[in-house]
Amino acid sequence: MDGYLGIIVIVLLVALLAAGGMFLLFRPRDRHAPPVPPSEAPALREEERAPATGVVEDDAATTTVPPPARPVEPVAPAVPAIEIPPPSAGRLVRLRARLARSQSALGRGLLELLSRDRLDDDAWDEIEDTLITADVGVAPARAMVEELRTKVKVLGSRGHDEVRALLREQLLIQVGADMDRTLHTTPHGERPAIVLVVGVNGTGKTTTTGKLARALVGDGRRVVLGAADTFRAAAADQLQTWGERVGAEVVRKDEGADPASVAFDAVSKGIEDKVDAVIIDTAGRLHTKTGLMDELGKVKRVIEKRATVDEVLLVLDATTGQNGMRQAQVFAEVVNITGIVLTKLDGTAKGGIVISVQRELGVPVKLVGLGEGPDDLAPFDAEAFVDAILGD
Ligand SMILES: Nc1nc2c(ncn2[C@@H]2O[C@H](COP(=O)(O)OP(=O)(O)OP(=O)(O)O)[C@@H](O)[C@H]2O)c(=O)[nH]1
Repeated sequence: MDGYLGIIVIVLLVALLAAGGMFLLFRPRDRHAPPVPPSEAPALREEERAPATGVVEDDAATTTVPPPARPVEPVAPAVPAIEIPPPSAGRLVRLRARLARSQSALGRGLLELLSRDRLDDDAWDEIEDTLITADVGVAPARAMVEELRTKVKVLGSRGHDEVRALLREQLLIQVGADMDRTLHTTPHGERPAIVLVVGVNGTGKTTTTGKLARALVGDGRRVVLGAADTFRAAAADQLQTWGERVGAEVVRKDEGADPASVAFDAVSKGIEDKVDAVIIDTAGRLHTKTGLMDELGKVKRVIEKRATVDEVLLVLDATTGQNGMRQAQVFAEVVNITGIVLTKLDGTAKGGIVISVQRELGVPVKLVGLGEGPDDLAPFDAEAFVDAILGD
């Protein structure tokens, strides 16, 4: 009996142990146990170390998940940087080398002729021809030769220095060292100064208007530009670019618009904004004198309803010589020119045009263009000009 009982107890114990084992094996999962990390987790960490540029490597170990998105910032439209041009003072001295390059042949030729041992009639004729070839004009060339002949007679010696001093003196007389070349660009109280730029297209009129605006801005002035050359849309675009570069407002209208209305609006804008000067570029491509007279006359009359025109600058291309002079005379008959801008003086040896144009038109050269660079416009200075011709 005891034997049977022992066997039953053992069987029961084994059964209990087996049931416990089964329970441990198949019990329900604990909901609070930490989750098993998903198999992708290590790869994601790899991604996090990847460069933010999102460059995807070929290596199979590197997944191609795009870089984390960055907040989108609004893109501001590109605003051109405003330039601060150099002041206008002393520019001709800065540009003297350029002037000397184009004009020194004239000075050298004259100095050589005047230093000859024998100054006979032929030599004086040659001197006169040299002056005429340099566009000095026949009458001024003759006057100069007469003066030089008289002066040479009383000159003790004709060494380089004496001859140079004599020639310098005569050239300064002809160029007009004492002429008033003031550019009237200072405002009248709260009213801006008004500058009208006239001349044949292609002479450098629009370029000069832009360069002048830069020079004035360089001198600390505020400027409004008027694109009254409405014949060519490109002229207004060109002016706009000049204005934008120095922060000057440009008043313009569509191609073919009435130039007088553009001029009027530009002047009104200048008054409203209390700027120092308004510079107006006008059209020059007019076939008849009557047409030119009508248009420029109207522009001027309309401006004068709001302000006074302080300067009428005639732009003349120095390389066109006598032909340019004839065109200049037409403008002079139509409007009251107060100053001449001689452009492209860097491209011609005929600097004598300064003398002839002033004589023909009776107005001073106030500005000279000496290159295509934005700051290659300089106030004219007779002494610097003559010294550039004669060299050191
Ligand atoms: N070398 C040199 N070139 C100049 C000078 N002034 C102007 N130019 C050039 O002359 C060309 C004509 O200039 P513009 O200003 O377009 O002439 P424009 O008279 O206004 O002619 P439109 O624009 O048709 O009205 C341009 O290529 C200028 O860069 C100068 O002093 N020297």
